[in-house]
Amino acid sequence: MQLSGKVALVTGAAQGLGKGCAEAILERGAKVALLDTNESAGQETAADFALKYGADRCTFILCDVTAKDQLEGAFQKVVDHFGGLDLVVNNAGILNEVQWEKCIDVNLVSVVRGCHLGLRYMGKQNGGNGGLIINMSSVAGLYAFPSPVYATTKAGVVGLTRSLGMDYKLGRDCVRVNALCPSFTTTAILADPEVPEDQYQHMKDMLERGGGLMQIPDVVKGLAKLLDEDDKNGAVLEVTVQGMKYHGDESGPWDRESGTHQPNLCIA
Ligand SMILES: NC(=O)C1=CN([C@@H]2O[C@H](COP(=O)(O)OP(=O)(O)OC[C@H]3O[C@@H](n4cnc5c(N)ncnc54)[C@H](O)[C@@H]3O)[C@@H](O)[C@H]2O)C=CC1
Ligand SMILES: CCCCCC(=O)/C=C/C=C\C/C=C\C/C=C\CCCC(=O)O
Repeated sequence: MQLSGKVALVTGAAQGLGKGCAEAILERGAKVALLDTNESAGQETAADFALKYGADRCTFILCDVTAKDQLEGAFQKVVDHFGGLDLVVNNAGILNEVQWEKCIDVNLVSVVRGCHLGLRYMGKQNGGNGGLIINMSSVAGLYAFPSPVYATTKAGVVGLTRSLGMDYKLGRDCVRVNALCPSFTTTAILADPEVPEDQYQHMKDMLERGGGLMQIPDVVKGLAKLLDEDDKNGAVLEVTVQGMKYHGDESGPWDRESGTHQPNLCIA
């Protein structure tokens, strides 16, 4: 996707992976709205980006993605402020197995809503110009992970992305939907997870066996791949220290006999 002059909305963009993604999008010439509940970090990030990329290219919007009115209001603010919308990165997420309902609300319910809003504002059948949605899932959405509710939310994001990416949706709306699945990356989410000690020890063991931690720029390379590859729709990209790979190339039962694979129709 050519991003010069385009408009992006990134949730959970005050810090961590959301901030890294937002900066990569700014570097490619787009304008970016940063949504987050962390007002001080969000304002600081926006001020930093304004200095580097121009005050007219970045804005912070205080928004709790789990509050329906706030998320809907934020999408409208972005369109009012920048005059359109071309790219949505549904990134905000938490790991909290104690407050597990909240974990589902932030990581899955809000991503569903963010996709619906992306389709509403960018979908051609609604008067938009088409666009791209990138959902932040996790390797935990692809393989067993010792925090089951977190893993469920991330697997849900994978299913949502694949299904929204089906041809019929793209044909109507010209909005492609893809997902990024990183492994452990150095951000604040690792610092103090609300998980029982045995789950934490299991994670540390997985981290060691998997080759260790990634850094934010490693994950941003995955985002860049999804931004560059205009033929991808409903795609799920794993990003780990071992490299990147797409998931989901297996045919479903409906295509198995013919050996054909439903091609993605990419016209966005
Ligand atoms: N760091 C890691 O190892 C991995 C992280 N992820 C995912 O990446 C995404 C970003 O996480 P990180 O940058 O690692 O963590 P982080 O904790 O540094 O950043 C998360 C951001 O989301 C914001 N946020 C949380 N709840 C929110 C809400 N209700 N409304 C709006 N903003 C909210 C936080 O204020 C924070 O700025 C999450 O979806 C996470 O699940 C996926 C795979 C690996
Ligand atoms: C294998 C799946 C990886 C997916 C990771 C993910 O999506 C989110 C993880 C969030 C929190 C995990 C918490 C702790 C991890 C364990 C150890 C971290 C050690 C950090 C360090 O600096 O050594």
